[in-house]
Amino acid sequence: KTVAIVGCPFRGGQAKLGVDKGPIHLVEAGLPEQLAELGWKVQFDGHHQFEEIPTEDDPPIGKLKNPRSVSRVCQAVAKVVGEHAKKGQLPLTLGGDHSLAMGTISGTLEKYPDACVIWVDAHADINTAETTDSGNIHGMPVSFLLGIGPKVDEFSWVKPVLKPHRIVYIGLRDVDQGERRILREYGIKAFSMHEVDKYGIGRVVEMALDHVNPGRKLPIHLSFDVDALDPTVAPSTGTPVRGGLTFREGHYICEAVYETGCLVALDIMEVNPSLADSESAKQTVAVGCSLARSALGETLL
Ligand SMILES: N[C@](CCCC[B-](O)(O)O)(CCN1CCCCC1)C(=O)O
Ligand SMILES: [Mn+2]
Ligand SMILES: [Mn+2]
Ligand SMILES: [Mn+2]
Repeated sequence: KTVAIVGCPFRGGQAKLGVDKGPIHLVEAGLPEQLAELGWKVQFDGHHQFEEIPTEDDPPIGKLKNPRSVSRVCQAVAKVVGEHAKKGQLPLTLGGDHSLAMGTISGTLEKYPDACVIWVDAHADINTAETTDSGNIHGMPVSFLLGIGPKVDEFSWVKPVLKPHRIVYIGLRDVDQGERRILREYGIKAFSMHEVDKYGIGRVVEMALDHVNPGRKLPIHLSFDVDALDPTVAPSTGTPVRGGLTFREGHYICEAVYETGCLVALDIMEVNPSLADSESAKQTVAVGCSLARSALGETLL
């Protein structure tokens, strides 16, 4: 089985410098070799070079920042991920900010229209053009994939291919008011850190899978934002929120998803190596690599 590494050095979905350096740090930490060690055939044709749209040519549309750049890059990513998936490979997208998931999940759903999405994150990333307060599109990808909220011409290429009952969240603890309304209105299942505390991660993952993939027959796209982990575990990320998943809880999710045998696509997002001291940056990169390994079959025994 081939894993195709899609390095996406992109930061346009948010304002902080450095998250575009995530992919190169993850690769230089040895992720391709680590996956080969696990028995994967690894395809990595170098990081994608996204030509920058100069800021003066990409003014906000409403509140949305860098809309043309985000749209163009995500469209390119959708194509690349879709191509790898159609070749029967497992696309592993390395971010880069989480707006990229508009592209990765569009690509996955082109090949696997009935795929379900497990979104591991401190945030719901489901703001619409109306509800967003920051205008940072990394807080919005899920709304575009569901086709909810006011239409934004720039993103008309994003088809509403994701259904509300086909996505489940684990790790939420910083959800905006508008997002809470949307989750309720569309009946979207979310296991926040409260449920993780209450039931334990084992039961939460089982309930999450039972919700989106009851017979474990549907393909799974796992989209992992490292800020789902507690900031003591993954400090070097753009929007850290205290009270997150432990190192083991994060890895358990990946191990359990791998065990289903249903994984068809994986995103490791929001590693920003330039946000902390080099020790913390290295720690965060190392966690990104180990999460990917766990989701791709690395076990403890
Ligand atoms: N919901 C936020 C954060 C999005 C994080 C994106 B991710 O998960 O990919 O990292 C936060 C909005 N706002 C920030 C200031 C305080 C009130 C909430 C937003 O900007 O929309
Ligand atoms: Mn996110
Ligand atoms: Mn997040
Ligand atoms: Mn983030």
